Amino acid sequence: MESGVDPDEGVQSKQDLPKLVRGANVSYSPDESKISSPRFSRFSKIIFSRPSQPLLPAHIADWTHVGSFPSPLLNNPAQSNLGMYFVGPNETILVDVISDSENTTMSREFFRAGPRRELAFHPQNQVNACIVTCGGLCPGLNSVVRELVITLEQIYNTRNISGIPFGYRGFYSTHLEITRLDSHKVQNIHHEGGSILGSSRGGHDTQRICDAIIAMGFNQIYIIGGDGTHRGAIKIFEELKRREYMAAVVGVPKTIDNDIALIDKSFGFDTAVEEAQRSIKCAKIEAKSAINGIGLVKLMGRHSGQIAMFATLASRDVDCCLIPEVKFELDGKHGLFQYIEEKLKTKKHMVIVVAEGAGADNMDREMGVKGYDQSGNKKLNDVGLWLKSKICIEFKKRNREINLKLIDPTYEIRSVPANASDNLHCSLLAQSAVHGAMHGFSGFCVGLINTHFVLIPIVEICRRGRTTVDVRSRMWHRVIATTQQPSLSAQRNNPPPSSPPIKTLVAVGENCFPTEKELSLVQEPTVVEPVEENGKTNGTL
Ligand SMILES: Nc1ncnc2c1ncn2[C@@H]1O[C@H](COP(=O)(O)OP(=O)(O)O)[C@@H](O)[C@H]1O
Ligand SMILES: O=P(O)(O)OC[C@H]1O[C@](O)(COP(=O)(O)O)[C@@H](O)[C@@H]1O
Ligand SMILES: [Mg+2]
Repeated sequence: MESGVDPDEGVQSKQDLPKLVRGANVSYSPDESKISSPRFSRFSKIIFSRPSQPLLPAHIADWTHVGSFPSPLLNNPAQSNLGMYFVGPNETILVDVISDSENTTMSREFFRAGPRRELAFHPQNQVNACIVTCGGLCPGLNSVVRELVITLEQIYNTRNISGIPFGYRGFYSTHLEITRLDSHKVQNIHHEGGSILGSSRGGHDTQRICDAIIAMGFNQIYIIGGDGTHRGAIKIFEELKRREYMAAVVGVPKTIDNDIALIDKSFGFDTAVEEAQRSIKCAKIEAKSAINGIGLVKLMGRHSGQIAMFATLASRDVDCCLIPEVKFELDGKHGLFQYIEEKLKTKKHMVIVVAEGAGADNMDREMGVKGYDQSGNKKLNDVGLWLKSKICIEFKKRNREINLKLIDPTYEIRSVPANASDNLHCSLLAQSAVHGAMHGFSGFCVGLINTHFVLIPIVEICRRGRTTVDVRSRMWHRVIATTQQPSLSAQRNNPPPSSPPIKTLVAVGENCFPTEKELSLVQEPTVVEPVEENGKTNGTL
């Protein structure tokens, strides 16, 4: 083979790849003479586009004195066998991997997760870790808790691990008991849904949480939760740093709705889609077996229709997928009723999937806003019941027999244990979290980007807000192609605003600690704090 180029593929071999250059946005190929056009070899081009600064998480050495200890993995046989166990200090993962030669852009990059040679904590004598799960349930919470404990105990010989009960309020509520965790206790919990620690909404009191952390001497704080939880986590991180307290604050993003920005997907999402598919299958059977049968399946997703979209694509049995991002009307020649009428005429039955946030504006107009939950999230009217009643009334008016069956598996979907791929995902996230904390990083969360686990400054997650389905994306177009549904609105749907220009994303600063200006960009929902009465908190506890 000609040196460096596979004659069939035109791909440069690894040894000829250029060294990455730091500090510049470089775009070049290693040997232009071997490439037939200036930009392409036969089937590939090699372009490295980098920002000047990868987004480095904060390190506790930035505000307090820390020691330096060798990783116990140095004596681990796996390390000597593989010789490549540790992550290099400069290994990063590029975020923007789709390149368009006409519009060369800079890519953001994050530091790669994994074990590091040097630790900021003496793992055996110094670490006092705690774990908390917040927000709604999601398949895999127990798998993350389990792997955090196992990694802390079995890889790093840490013995002090505590479980905080029922979310943030568990740090300071006197009637909730903090438990000790060890590998024996967590051995089989990944086979169960939910969280052995319990979870809750509301109750974030930064000062009381930080007072409790300091009083109990916790110095590694593992926080598993969604977008709201991470907004809380950044406040804890900021406050502990202000108090010059040595602690690694680490987030593990959880969202069954898959609405956290940047990461490929959240743990639990695959399981949720798999479960949703089962309900769609049942809806299809019900619909097919009745005269003018309609199977209506309500799925989770208050702001983002990801579960509905992926379950629709995976099942391929759906005739109409309604998501919060796409407006729809009921009446008129473009409306849902008309589409149902036509579908029943031609196909004799149909399946409709609706995400819980779809049609929220229509329902709010009719029924008013239901209020807010303890975390400040808007409570939604039940779109399943609303649609069912609207469709039944309409077809009665038309004197047309229909048989509509509503299937609402929302809580079933999130309370099951993680499936195999999510279990693996959870384990790798938890290991990444512990390795990062042991090295001394703080104010970061772990996530999958382009199939690699990375360390993401939490502020990056917070300032980007929630991810929603991009109605201009190829994925949403695939949904339309599968269901064949028309646009159900006479109005054009407003496309979501495009991402901010990449240049502004890399301007966060070296340790990514949020400036006042950046924090002001973080969306703050109104937090409705729970009221404690007679030592008991109202709500779900
Ligand atoms: N802006 C915020 N600041 C501080 N804490 C918050 C904020 N938003 C939510 N939280 C806290 O995070 C926890 C979980 O939030 P929630 O929105 O219910 O779930 P999720 O984290 O899954 O989005 C709650 O205890 C809530 O009080
Ligand atoms: O009944 P709850 O606990 O408010 O949960 C319902 C909500 O939980 C979710 O599954 C996930 O919400 P979070 O990610 O904010 O926890 C939403 O889709 C749903 O609206
Ligand atoms: Mg949320």
